[in-house]
Amino acid sequence: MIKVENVTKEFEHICAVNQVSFEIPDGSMFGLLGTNGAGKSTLLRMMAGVLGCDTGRILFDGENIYENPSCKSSVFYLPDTPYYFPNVNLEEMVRFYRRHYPFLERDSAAYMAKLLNLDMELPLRTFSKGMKRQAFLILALCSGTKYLLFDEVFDGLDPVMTETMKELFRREIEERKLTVVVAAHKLKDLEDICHNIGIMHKGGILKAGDMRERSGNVMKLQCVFEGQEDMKEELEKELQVLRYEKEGYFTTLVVKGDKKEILERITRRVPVFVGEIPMSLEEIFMTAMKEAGYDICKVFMELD
Ligand SMILES: Nc1ncnc2c1ncn2[C@@H]1O[C@H](COP(=O)(O)OP(=O)(O)OP(=O)(O)O)[C@@H](O)[C@H]1O
Repeated sequence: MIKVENVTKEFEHICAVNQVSFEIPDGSMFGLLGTNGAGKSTLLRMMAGVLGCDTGRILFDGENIYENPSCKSSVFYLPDTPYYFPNVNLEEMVRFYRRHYPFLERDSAAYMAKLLNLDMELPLRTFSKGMKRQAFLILALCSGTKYLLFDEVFDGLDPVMTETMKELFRREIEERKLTVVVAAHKLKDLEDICHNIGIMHKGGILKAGDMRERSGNVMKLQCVFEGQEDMKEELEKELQVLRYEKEGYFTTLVVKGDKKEILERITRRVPVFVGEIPMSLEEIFMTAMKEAGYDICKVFMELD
């Protein structure tokens, strides 16, 4: 289990991470989402033990990772743009990484490289962006560590490769209780694989929790009202409507508040149909940002 306890990090006058706490259970994937400059990479670097915390601590199975080599050997960290030596190939990278991760088996890496059509003898510098990402994901998956930390994971991969990698992660998560933390912007890629998410903004965590309960007190509804009337103004008077969209017969609503009360007020209008539908990760993120005062309308208002 990973425990992030009251962690803070300041750079000169910037508070990059501000009193952040959450837990990640074993055998799960945690998506660390957030706006640009929210503090995701800084937090991830602290989780990898590369950077010390100003306050708080980060524990992996009860051990503080900072300046703790034995704890670090159970964690594989992949930064946004991983470093590799100028003329090195995947074969040599495997040998290099084996110094830190003795369970990394050359044969498993070669098997995966063959599966993904990557030539282990060619210098990494000749690989495309997506091929480089594949090479580092092979190293990560074959490292045998219990924990993987990624600053962007599927970035640069084509849709087929993204699904292939997801499937490999799913298997490892299920079979050997691998725990993965991913800092990401592309929320769609994480939708069907993350168990828990944390949304960061300006150094703090706005939301953290289970994907199934992630929408909290926000509800997405699809309704059909008699006579196709536009209910926007009427509903906005009584409910905190965050999104209203009407397409043909269907009205889609994202509403904040007590779920029972929302349904009661909507059924008072005698809809032909009303049903709750799950919110996408993007909608949850946008809603959390709107509540935090960071939304597209405001950005444009500030520009005017
Ligand atoms: N080495 C550093 N020195 C000074 N400030 C830094 C340093 N590293 C990060 N920061 C600042 O800390 C804040 C958080 O940066 P961080 O890179 O963690 O954000 P992020 O969420 O990963 O952003 P992005 O999504 O844009 O990659 C930013 O304001 C950034 O300018």
